[in-house]
Amino acid sequence: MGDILQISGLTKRFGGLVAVNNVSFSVHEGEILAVIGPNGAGKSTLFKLVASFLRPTAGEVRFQGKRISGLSPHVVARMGVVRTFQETTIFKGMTVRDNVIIAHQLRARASLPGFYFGSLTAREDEAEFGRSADEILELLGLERIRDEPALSLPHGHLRALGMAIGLATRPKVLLLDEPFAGMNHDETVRAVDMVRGVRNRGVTILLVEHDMPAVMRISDRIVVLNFGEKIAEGTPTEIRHNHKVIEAYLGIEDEAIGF
Ligand SMILES: Nc1ncnc2c1ncn2[C@@H]1O[C@H](COP(=O)(O)OP(=O)(O)OP(=O)(O)O)[C@@H](O)[C@H]1O
Repeated sequence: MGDILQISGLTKRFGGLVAVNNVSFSVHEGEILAVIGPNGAGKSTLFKLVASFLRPTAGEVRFQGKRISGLSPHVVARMGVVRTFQETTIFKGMTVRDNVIIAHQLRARASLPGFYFGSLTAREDEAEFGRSADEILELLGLERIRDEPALSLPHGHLRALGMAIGLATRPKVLLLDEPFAGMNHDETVRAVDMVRGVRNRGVTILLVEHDMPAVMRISDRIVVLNFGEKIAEGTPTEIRHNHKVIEAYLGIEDEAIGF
């Protein structure tokens, strides 16, 4: 399979601090790739650079061969590289289903006023969005709570709704920022299945995560950062036995790492 994202020489400085230092790797179409590393290694910064929430100091990100670094995040999202939405972008007063329907606007043909004032295109869009929303809710196991207000959802469901909102925009690459954080074992198992289900629909997944057992189970490949630099790249088995990686995590409790 080809490369959907190419990250080349990516560097980000904050004053004197180099948060991401000359990092290069590719993401293959259809894979689940995790970026891991100890606290402060530069994972979040790398993510923001890929989604174009930050401009690199040097280097670039290419999506399907086109440079996306320097474009605004909403343009990059429209092209198909979408970061999962934080809980704050969920409309708490609206139902789960309506939140997903509204998220379809990002790729709507009709203008937003048209959507509300009932043009033909908008009505067609609205019907299609409803069908698509139901399909996404089913994929993520949220169909039973589709008419509940987002306000009343527990943490795990809110996270799944964030993913549903991301999916509504028909991404080609979905960037998941710590998708398993704060979840118990059963919730993590369900969320891992959910992410696999999304990938099986043809969406490439790039994720940042601290939960090592989950990362080891879900990833096709892993990129490891330490002090802003890429120190390893490979399959979960290769990463588990990589000396540089073991050294980088030295001193951290074994259970926390999960190797
Ligand atoms: N906007 C910013 N201004 C200045 N320094 C920053 C900024 N964002 C991040 N940093 C610094 O860059 C380094 C990398 O941070 P980053 O958040 O990318 O690491 P991380 O691997 O995601 O960490 P964690 O696992 O703790 O979330 C850290 O030293 C951090 O303090």
